[in-house]
Amino acid sequence: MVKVVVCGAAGGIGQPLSLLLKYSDLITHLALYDIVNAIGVAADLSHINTASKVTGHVGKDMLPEALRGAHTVVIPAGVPRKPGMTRDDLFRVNAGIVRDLAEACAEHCPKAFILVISNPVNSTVPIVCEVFKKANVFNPRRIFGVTTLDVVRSSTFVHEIKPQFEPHLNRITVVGGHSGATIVPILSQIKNVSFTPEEIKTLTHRIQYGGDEVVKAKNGAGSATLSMAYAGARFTTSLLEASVRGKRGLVESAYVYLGSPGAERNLHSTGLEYFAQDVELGPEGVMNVLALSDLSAEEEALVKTAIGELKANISKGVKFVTSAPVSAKAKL
Ligand SMILES: NC(=O)C1=CN([C@@H]2O[C@H](COP(=O)(O)OP(=O)(O)OC[C@H]3O[C@@H](n4cnc5c(N)ncnc54)[C@H](O)[C@@H]3O)[C@@H](O)[C@H]2O)C=CC1
Ligand SMILES: O=C([O-])CC(=O)C(=O)O
Repeated sequence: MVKVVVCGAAGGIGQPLSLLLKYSDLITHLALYDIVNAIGVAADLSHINTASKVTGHVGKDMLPEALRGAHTVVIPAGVPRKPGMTRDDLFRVNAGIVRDLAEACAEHCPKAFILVISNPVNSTVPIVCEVFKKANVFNPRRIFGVTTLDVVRSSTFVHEIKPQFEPHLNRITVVGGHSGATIVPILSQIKNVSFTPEEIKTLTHRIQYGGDEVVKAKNGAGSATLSMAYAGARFTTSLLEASVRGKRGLVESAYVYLGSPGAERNLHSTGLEYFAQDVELGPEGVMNVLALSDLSAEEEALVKTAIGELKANISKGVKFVTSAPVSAKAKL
């Protein structure tokens, strides 16, 4: 029995993501949760003749039954950007949404893999981890910020200017975080492709601000949904292949908790507790965080800039949970 729950399943990402997950023969039960419309989306998907059962759950009262027995919970719940906004501008609304969902996960499915899509990922992942720490159920190997879209974009954009680069066969390492300057593509390590300094500059900027391209083109109607659904399904499938089927050698980038600064798993000595890096997936989630080495001087400088911004994003997420007044529920 492999139950995957999508929280925010009726949304722009949630619907196509749920559709793609309905194709997976690794999932036996797809539970769709949202504060609106999830029953209808589930009824619609349930007519597709693939193996999984689909159930819909709407509103807080139905959240426990949606989460109980979950193997994996994917969270694209929350508001998207409009033109002129940064991802950090979403914190005001999305931090509370993600915290509440994390509290429910910590209570009803503490051992599930948690895949956070809701922005700002740089802060929402620390929020989930702090909630799990508070509930004494924290396992850093099982909580991921989904940064796959940055990798997907990187390979598409590189292919556009270097057609010999096969986007389906080659993955590009992207490290740091998931917003603007915190997104650091490691283009120097792409094999058999060379770039001029100008190409590197243009590509790096396009990858860092790829999300803005979509926000601008959608002109007020939200941000990337379809490409994100593809990226989210790819990451979920890799994790299921590794954890359910025991497939070895699967590597994806993800924004993960690295442990206390200086700890053994903090391989790049960024001094940060969270950083997006290539991770090898295994039965327990993060099996290995792959070391970063031989960066170009330009990439080292980009990482340095990313660290400054990430520090602030991480501390904002951590404080949101640790400095919160005791909730009315907890006082009772
Ligand atoms: N990690 C990444 O690479 C990416 C992240 N995103 C982020 O994903 C999030 C969702 O984006 P869209 O799907 O376009 O937004 P959307 O507004 O279309 O959908 C969000 C869904 O979340 C639901 N929701 C709101 N509060 C909820 C709660 N408390 N519990 C459960 N569901 C709740 C809404 O009802 C809605 O159906 C945004 O924060 C966006 O910035 C978007 C693209 C890429
Ligand atoms: O740009 C946004 O707000 C949505 C997002 O995270 C992306 O497309 O990478």
